[in-house]
Amino acid sequence: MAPPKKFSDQLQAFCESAVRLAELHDAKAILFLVERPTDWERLEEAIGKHTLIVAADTEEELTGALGDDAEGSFDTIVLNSPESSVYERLTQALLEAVAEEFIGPSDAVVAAYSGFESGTIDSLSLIQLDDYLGRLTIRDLRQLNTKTPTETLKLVVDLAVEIGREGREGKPVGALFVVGEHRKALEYCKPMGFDPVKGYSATERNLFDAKVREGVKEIAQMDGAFIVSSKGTVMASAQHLAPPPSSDISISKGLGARHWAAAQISRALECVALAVSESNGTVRLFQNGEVVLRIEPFRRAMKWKDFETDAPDRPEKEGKAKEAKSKDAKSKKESKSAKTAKKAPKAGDSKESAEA
Ligand SMILES: Nc1ncnc2c1ncn2[C@@H]1O[C@H](COP(=O)(O)OP(=O)(O)OP(=O)(O)O)[C@@H](O)[C@H]1O
Repeated sequence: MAPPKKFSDQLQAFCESAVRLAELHDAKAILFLVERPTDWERLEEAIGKHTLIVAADTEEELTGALGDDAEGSFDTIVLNSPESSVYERLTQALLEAVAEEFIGPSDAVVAAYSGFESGTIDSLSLIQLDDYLGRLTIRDLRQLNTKTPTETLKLVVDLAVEIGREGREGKPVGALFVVGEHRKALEYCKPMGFDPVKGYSATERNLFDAKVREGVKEIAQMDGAFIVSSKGTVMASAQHLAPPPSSDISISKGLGARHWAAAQISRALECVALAVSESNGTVRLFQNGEVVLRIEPFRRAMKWKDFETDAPDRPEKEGKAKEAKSKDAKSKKESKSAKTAKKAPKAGDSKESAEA
């Protein structure tokens, strides 16, 4: 017979405090970041009517909570990120919870976790996801090593996310933005036809003006790339981008010509390229030929780049440590046995690379 699982008085007290906090702030869910199995039934009982999400690093730590014969009926998340700090694991758990639609991107969540003493729930946080996910994106943008001011990047990112989320008049719309090094970027451009921004003054083309952003959403329906200066001025639109091909780029197999163009221009120049996928609204930021940030079409929630990259098929690249890592991260994620009712759509699952 399996030994009885412990459920300490301290854990009971934290559950009661978490419930009080959740009630006080109308939190959508209580998230437990656990480091070992516990008495899941008692945990569920202690949380009462509130939505319970349990996240852990490994499946072993969730023993008894996964699979058809699970003891509880709550949502679970396997993180597979042993090297990460508590903050990073919490962040990942929240992003996964949003991606799996356990919670919404603007909900409040109470999180219980081991902040100080490993293996013991000793900390509670009240997290307003709306603010938190917004800060996350900004924090990540600041980490990008680029000459383009964060304000300009944020503006374009927000615009791209809106295009991906809203589309236009009920139809999905894709887009491609190149931000920074605009003079050199223009050398790789050819107008696809008529360029709607041509002939307007710089101020009439600046994205810091909300009217200009609305105009860009209209133009996005025409296809082609937008070239944006570091100051946020749209230098050209509806452009066919033909950057020099680069043999050392690897992006997910499902991504097509638009994403390859973004990857290649970001490899050739010191710019940031953003591709909005028409298929599912996902926004990808490319720098130096790689996806450095992926933003899902729900409000600003993003996924770390580790989940993004597919190893290329090219044999000469097999064995590179970096690719092995990303492959590993991907396969781990795919093998996770979280009890997920709904899955977030994954970009490009059904398409083949346009470079092939
Ligand atoms: N080099 C390019 N420059 C500008 N626009 C491009 C370029 N390549 C493709 N596009 C535009 O992207 C659109 C989608 O192309 P494609 O399906 O191959 O790309 P994708 O990367 O799979 O993007 P999506 O997920 O939006 O479909 C095309 O209609 C085309 O107008």
